[in-house]
Amino acid sequence: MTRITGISLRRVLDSRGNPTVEADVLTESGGFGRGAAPSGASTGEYEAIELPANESIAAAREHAVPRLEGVYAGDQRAVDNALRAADGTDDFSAIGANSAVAISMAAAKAAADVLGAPLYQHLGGAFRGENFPIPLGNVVGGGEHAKEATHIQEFLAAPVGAPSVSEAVFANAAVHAAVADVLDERGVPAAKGDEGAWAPPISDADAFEVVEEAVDRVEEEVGFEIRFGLDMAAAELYDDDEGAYVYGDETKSTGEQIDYVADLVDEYDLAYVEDPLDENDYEAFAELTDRVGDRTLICGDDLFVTNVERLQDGIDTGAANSILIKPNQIGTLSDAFDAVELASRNGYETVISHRSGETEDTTIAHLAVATDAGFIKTGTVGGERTAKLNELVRIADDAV
Ligand SMILES: O=C(O)[C@@H](CO)OP(=O)(O)O
Ligand SMILES: [Mg+2]
Repeated sequence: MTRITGISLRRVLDSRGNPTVEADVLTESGGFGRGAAPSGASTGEYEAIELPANESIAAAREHAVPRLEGVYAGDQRAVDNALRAADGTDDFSAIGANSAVAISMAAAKAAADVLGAPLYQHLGGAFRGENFPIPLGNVVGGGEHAKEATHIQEFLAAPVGAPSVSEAVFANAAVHAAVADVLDERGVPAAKGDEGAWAPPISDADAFEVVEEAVDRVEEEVGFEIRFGLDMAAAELYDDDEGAYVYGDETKSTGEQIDYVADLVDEYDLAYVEDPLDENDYEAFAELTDRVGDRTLICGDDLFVTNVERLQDGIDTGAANSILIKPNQIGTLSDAFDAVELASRNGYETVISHRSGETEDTTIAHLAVATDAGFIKTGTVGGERTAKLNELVRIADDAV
């Protein structure tokens, strides 16, 4: 029933206006699935390779499509193994992780279509658990996502006490709006960055004050606990030649960076800190985790790149206590599931994530529910972000 009979690939726009790959998968019994690849700006050094969309499409048409015809879309491992075999490299540099992930997601959706089950149900099965992820909402940001704004890439609202997905999603939107009010009161103009977060021309220290104030206001209004967290994307701040973290005119040694982050965790009761250190520095990650890992999540994004080998190194060295999961960082849904499984077995929290360049694709909302992830990071406002958040609300509505 789920035998793949056709795959089409095309270039579509992502949220930055760049071309990305969209895949359609058709099955024998008329099942249909569509997936589109997202794209990062602050990409990790060890990510699977994204090729220019037209090159990736040409290579996938030549090497992957013929191999996939006849494979059962319902057998996700078989689909993803065929993609790996067609590519023949470790990092999808032959057909591009963009075509690979688009096909992998489209095949899963085509199978769900044939089976008549929602995607989260097909991927997660009957025993997937009953939890829903807490959305981490980007409300202020800079770094590679907005020039002339904060050095820290993302300030993320974390509505940890929300009684439902829907209330959490609306709380994040309220924090986003409250940030605009606080900035306005301070006379600070703010454009938006790539993910829809405010990108004000203020110092990181001022941004902490603004976000704390906005979170407090909304917390009072909604009556449940809202904390906040960060994606420091520190690999982008780290200068190899200087061997230091560069914040404009200031630099911090690795030891100073660890002290800085540990102090921030305590001062602002941060719930979450992603990539606080360079992607090659497992040791420093381990030191920070040792210091504050009992009261906050230290999450590896560029550090782990959704890769089980890099995650295993982290587990062995005690680096971090959670992992960001981005299917396009590794190329297939099977690989992303493997990373989630290894993480969960070792007590690491999982955070399913969007990219800064996105499409209307909603697969990650389903993936987060299917894998029982503790968190999902997928922005706060903007169509390509609300596509996932609204899907999450619908899933929560449907699943109870
Ligand atoms: O660093 C990140 O976590 C992501 C998403 O927020 O950014 P990018 O997609 O640019 O890597
Ligand atoms: Mg990140």
